Amino acid sequence: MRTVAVLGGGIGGLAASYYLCKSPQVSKIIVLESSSRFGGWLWSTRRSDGAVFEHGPRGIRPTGAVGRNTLNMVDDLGLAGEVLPVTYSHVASKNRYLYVNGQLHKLPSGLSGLLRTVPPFSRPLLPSLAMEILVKKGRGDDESVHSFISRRLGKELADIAMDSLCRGVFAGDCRKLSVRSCFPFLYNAERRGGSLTLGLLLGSDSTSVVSPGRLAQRSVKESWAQWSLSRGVETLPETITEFLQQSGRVQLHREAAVKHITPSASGWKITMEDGVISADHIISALPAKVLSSALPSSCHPLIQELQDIFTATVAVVNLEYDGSILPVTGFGHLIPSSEDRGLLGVVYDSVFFPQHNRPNGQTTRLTVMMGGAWFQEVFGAPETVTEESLLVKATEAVQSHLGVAAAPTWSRVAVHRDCIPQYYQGHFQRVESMRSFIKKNNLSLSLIGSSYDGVSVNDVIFSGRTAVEELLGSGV
Ligand SMILES: Cc1cc2nc3c(=O)[nH]c(=O)nc-3n(C[C@H](O)[C@H](O)[C@H](O)COP(=O)(O)OP(=O)(O)OC[C@H]3O[C@@H](n4cnc5c(N)ncnc54)[C@H](O)[C@@H]3O)c2cc1C
Ligand SMILES: C=CC1=C(C)c2cc3[nH]c(cc4nc(cc5[nH]c(cc1n2)c(C)c5CCC(=O)O)C(CCC(=O)O)=C4C)c(C)c3C=C
Repeated sequence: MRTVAVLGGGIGGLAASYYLCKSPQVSKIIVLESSSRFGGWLWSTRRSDGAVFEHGPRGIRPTGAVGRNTLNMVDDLGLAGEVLPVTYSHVASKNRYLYVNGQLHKLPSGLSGLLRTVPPFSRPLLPSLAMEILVKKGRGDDESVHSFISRRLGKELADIAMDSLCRGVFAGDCRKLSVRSCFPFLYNAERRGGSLTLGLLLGSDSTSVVSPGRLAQRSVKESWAQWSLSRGVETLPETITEFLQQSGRVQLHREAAVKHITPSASGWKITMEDGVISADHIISALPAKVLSSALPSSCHPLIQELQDIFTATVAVVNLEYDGSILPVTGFGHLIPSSEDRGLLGVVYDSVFFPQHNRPNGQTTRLTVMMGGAWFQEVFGAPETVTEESLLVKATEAVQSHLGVAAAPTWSRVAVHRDCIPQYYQGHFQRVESMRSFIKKNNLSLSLIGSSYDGVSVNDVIFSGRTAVEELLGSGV
């Protein structure tokens, strides 16, 4: 393989380039990124006084093959000393809240919490979990998250808990999202054990083995629930970029928006605003719709499938307050769509990563997330919404949900357009059909990134690794 073009310089494209760089089989790697920076949604503001604010992801899980894989990469890049772990015993891991009926409710934990009736739920959760074993296995090959949870655990858990969880991971509507694609461990547990309880007890049948390196072993020994980096999550794409620059085999292009890609006798011709390049293989880490509009009409069924992967827009409002102003401590609170369609939830950043607070004086950092699948309905077209109106809505939410009357001393509003793909029912079939079209037509093209096989940072990095292994026919 001579030249591989990686389209999109988010964490997916950078991770793929990192794995390509590990192999001597590729002589040239060209990364094309449309914006002026690499990293995509991994975006941190480092203020001059030392405070760090995340505008995208803030917590990465260390668990599972994909979690271990990311930690191995972090260790290899020399970032182990910058990792900020949050353990399972930390208050941010133990205390999770929902805002329902105008009140904050701590989610029940431990056996006693499951035995009692804990609001906002009208019944103890343990009997629902126990009865779940008796519920018949679903027959279809996919189902909405809401229908799956209603069927197995009851409508109340689907309406409140799962609705909120889907808003806090996909900024999406659990009535449309696919259980098979969004929560594969739940879908597989039912398939394997006939019930979630038995299936989860039987464990995963995953054949994907990633051996834990030193950092991943440390994460198990110290019981990490999630982690970040001392200079913010954006340190990860920055460090991969430095690694790629030092390799001498990677050309990194910023402000290089891909306009068209056309198959040619030797591979691909890639057209940008101000130039054309050739490559033997393309790894696309572009959002699905962007790739769709760059493909030639000869790729018709693929163009349509890519076009049909919807995305949601999220408004992210970072707030800083003087003093310790929270009435509760925990990871934050999520808000079900029945309570407020526009407000997704509030993250209590200063609880789990106090290291990101400014060093002098006590402060509280919060992030209010809004919109998602309900953005257009509640706020109108993203380009018409003003930052002031979003800031007002966010500070009002902090005031009414958390009783904080003070005004924030610092704030930052960002509207992340089309930032999170929505895996609707049937997503797995769409992805299978796209990949079989590519194979049947001998297109030298790999699809990676959040549009296809998982939206977490870990999933996206792993998708880059898998594509490189498939391309080179070997482990990396
Ligand atoms: C608000 C928010 C909070 C999140 N929180 C978490 C979290 O806590 N934990 C977690 O694990 N995950 C979280 N995620 C999810 C995760 O951050 C993303 O799914 C992941 O970063 C997506 O990476 P990607 O490389 O696939 O896509 P992107 O980051 O979208 O990268 C695609 C890149 O392609 C570029 N591009 C677009 N068009 C073109 C073009 N024509 N030519 C060239 N380049 C182009 C873009 O500029 C971008 O850099 C969060 C996401 C958001 C938005
Ligand atoms: C755009 C999508 C996301 C929104 C909106 C969002 C809001 C949100 N998140 C938390 C708290 C946490 N989220 C965590 C993980 C996580 N969040 C998203 C995306 C959005 N979050 C993703 C894709 C992930 C990764 C999930 C995975 O499978 O790894 C975490 C860390 C992990 C954990 O402990 O669950 C926290 C904490 C809140 C409170 C919130 C409010 C709207």
